[in-house]
Amino acid sequence: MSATSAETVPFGIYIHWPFCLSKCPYCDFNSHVANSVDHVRWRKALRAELAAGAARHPGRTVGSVFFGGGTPSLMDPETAGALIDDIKTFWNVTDDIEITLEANPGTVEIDRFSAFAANGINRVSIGIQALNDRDLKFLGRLHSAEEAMRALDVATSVFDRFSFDLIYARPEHDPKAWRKELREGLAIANGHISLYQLTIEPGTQFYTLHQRGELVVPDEDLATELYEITQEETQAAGYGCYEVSNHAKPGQESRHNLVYWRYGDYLGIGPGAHGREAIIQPDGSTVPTAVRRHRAPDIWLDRVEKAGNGTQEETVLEADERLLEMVMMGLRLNETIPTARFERIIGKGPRDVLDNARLETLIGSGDLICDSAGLRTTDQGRNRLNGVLGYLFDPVA
Ligand SMILES: C[S@+](CC[C@H](N)C(=O)[O-])C[C@H]1O[C@@H](n2cnc3c(N)ncnc32)[C@H](O)[C@@H]1O
Ligand SMILES: C[S@@+](CC[C@H](N)C(=O)[O-])C[C@H]1O[C@@H](n2cnc3c(N)ncnc32)[C@H](O)[C@@H]1O
Ligand code: SF4
Repeated sequence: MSATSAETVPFGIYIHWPFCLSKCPYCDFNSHVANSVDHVRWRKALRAELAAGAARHPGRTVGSVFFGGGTPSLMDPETAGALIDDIKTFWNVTDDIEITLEANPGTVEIDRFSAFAANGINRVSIGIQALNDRDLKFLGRLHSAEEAMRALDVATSVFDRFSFDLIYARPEHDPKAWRKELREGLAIANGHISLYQLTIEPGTQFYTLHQRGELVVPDEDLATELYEITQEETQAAGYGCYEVSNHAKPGQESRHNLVYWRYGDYLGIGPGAHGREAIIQPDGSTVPTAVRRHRAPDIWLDRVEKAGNGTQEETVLEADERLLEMVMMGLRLNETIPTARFERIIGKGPRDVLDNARLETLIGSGDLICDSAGLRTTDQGRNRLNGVLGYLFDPVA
C-alpha cells in the first residue's frame, strides 16, 4: 500500500461554443464568425454529445462545468440551462459545483447575465483585455472601456463569483501605464483575475503583421519588467499567483482549470473540445484516453447529427505521455505535485519515473524541489518553465 493517501480530483465538463461576432487579430482559439446560427439545432447537438459522454462515464461526481469559446455568452441562456439540467440528471454534482460562462463585455451579453444566472451559471469569466479605448481598438475588440466597466458592475450584482482577463505586454507597453491600469483592474476585481502576456500565434492577423515587421512586441527586458510589475501589484492586492497567468484570493481559484492543472478527468463537448477520459473497459478497469472533437463547426454538427458524437480522434495515453502531461500541467501551479498524483497517474513516485540526473541538475540550479511531498518549481523555475520542462524531458539532453 502507498504511504501517501489517494488523491481525488472532481470530474469536470467543458462545453465549447465556437461562434463570435468578429475575429480578434491575436486569437487562435477555435472561434468562427457565422452569419446566422440555428440555436435549436445547436442545442440539440450539444445535448446529444453530452448524453453520449454521460453514457460512457456513469457514477461520476461533477465538480465544475465550463462554457468556453468562442463567445458562449452569445448562446441562448436556455441552451446553457438545458445542458446544466442534463448534467444534473446524468450525474451527482458537488454541493459547491462551479459553473462558469466565458463572456464578452458587449451590451447583448451584459443584458443576458441575469438570464444566464437564472439558468444555473454561477460564475462568469469576462474578456476585458484592456481598460482603455485605444488599446481595445488595437486588440480589435468590439467593446469600449466604459462597456467593460458596466459588464463588471452587472457581474457584481448578478454573480457571487466572477473573473476577468487582461492582455498585457502590448506593443510599446509603458510600464507606468500598465501599473496604473492593473491597479485599476485589481480595485474592481472580485477574487480572481487572469493576466496574459500577448503572444503572437501562427495563423492570426497579428502573426502576419509581426512577420512583416509592422507589429513589434516588447523585448525580453521590457516583458520582464511588465511581468515583475504584474507580480508586485497582484501580491500587494492579495491576489496570489496560483498559476503562471492566474491570480486569486485564497479559495477563489478556478476549480475547473484546476482539474486540468491537477490532471483530473474531464469530458469535452462541442467543436474542437478536448477531453481526458478514463474509459471503462468490459472488465471494469479504465484506460486513460485523450479525446478530440472535430474543430470545424459544420463538420462537428453533421457528425453529431449522424453518429451521436463529433469525435475526431481518441488516443490511448501511454505512461510516458501521461507523465509528461501531468508534470507540464502541475508545475504551472504554485503548489506541489503530490507523490499521490504520480501514483494515481503512473503508479510510481517522482524519483522512480523522472531522469534522476537531470532532476538533480534542476534542483541544484534552484529551479525544482523534489522531496517526500512531491515535485514543485521554485519561483525562478516557474518563470522559465519551458526551459525546465525542455531539459527534464528532452530525449537527447
Ligand atoms: C485558456 S482560456 C481561460 C479563460 C479565463 N481566463 C479563465 O480563467 O477561465 C479558456 C479557453 O480555453 C479553451 N479551452 C478550455 N478548455 C478546453 C477544452 N477542454 N477543449 C477545448 N478548448 C478548451 C477555450 O477556447 C476557452 O475559451
Ligand atoms: C478563448 S479566449 C476568450 C473568450 C472570449 N471570447 C473573449 O474574447 O473574451 C480566452 C482568453 O485568452 C486570452 N488570449 C487569447 N488569445 C491570446 C493571445 N494571443 N495572447 C494573450 N492572451 C490571449 C484572452 O485574454 C482571452 O480572454
Ligand atoms: S478573443 Fe474571444 S471574441 Fe475574440 S475571436 Fe477569440 S474567442 Fe472570439
